[in-house]
Amino acid sequence: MSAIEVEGLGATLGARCVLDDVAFAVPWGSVTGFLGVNGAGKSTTIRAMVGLVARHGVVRVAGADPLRMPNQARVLGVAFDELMADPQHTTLGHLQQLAVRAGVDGTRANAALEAVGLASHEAGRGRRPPRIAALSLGMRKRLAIAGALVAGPRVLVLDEPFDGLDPTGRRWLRELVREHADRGGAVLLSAHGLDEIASVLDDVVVLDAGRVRFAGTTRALLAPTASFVVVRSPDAAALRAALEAGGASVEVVGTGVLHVRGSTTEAVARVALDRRLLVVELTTAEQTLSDAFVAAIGRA
Ligand SMILES: Nc1ncnc2c1ncn2[C@@H]1O[C@H](COP(=O)(O)OP(=O)(O)OP(=O)(O)O)[C@@H](O)[C@H]1O
Repeated sequence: MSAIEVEGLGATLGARCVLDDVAFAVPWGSVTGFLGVNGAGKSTTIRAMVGLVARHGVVRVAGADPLRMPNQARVLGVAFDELMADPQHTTLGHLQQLAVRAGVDGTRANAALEAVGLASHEAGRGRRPPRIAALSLGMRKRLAIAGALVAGPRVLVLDEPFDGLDPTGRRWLRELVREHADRGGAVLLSAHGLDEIASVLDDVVVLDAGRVRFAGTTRALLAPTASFVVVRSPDAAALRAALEAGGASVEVVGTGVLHVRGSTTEAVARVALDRRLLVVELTTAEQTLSDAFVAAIGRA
């Protein structure tokens, strides 16, 4: 049994079919990236999972439909793309309310506030704690994450949690999701800054126009064109022709810079030597997650 299992998920908003036969799984111990261009349907999928959008199909989290869980927040913690909170509440008051609603001790709210780095913010403003209305974008994101954590669930679903976080916050969040999965939990994480999160992703689901284009390991997504040769030469046009004549696939990426697939640095060096073409840089590079994502959805 996976932590999250989605099968044949469909949703219609207005007259439009927004999700069509969406299927994927998030294994226990995995941080799974939920990737897609704007409007692909990531937020709708997450909302449909917990019943905020009407859906058909199967959703199981830790073996049960979230809609049938007596205390959903203890099993599945969700941080939506927008903070759903009363702007007049304090951060602590909001979390206490979520804790009580989930049937856990209200003191967990303090721990959750501490965990996301907002405790000093709550305490440090003198007599009157700040209202949610006064929080910055990054602080709202931190509070949404605290809301997901407050009842101690094993499964986290975070919708664009990096949005608005500062560089230290981004590093903190990468570590938080990695540690959560490494302790035996599971995380589904939507994000647009793909290369920044690539190192923490075990698995990837790529959604495009409401359909899953790829679901599998990050390694498998990156595999087809995993590494390539980068060569810089003032004789790039002649070198390109010689490499292509030898069967390599060559992409011109800038003045005098070629990306060569289907070859090696040594083979490229030999072609250049044979033709007496000058090479000023020769190295290999790994395909990035954003390159692989663009390839998976078939458009730039
Ligand atoms: N309330 C609504 N009524 C009608 N259509 C909607 C509604 N909410 C979203 N949509 C449409 O559903 C599609 C999927 O939107 P969704 O917000 O799920 O995409 P997303 O992948 O999360 O995008 P982003 O990366 O921009 O957050 C879009 O075409 C959007 O216009």
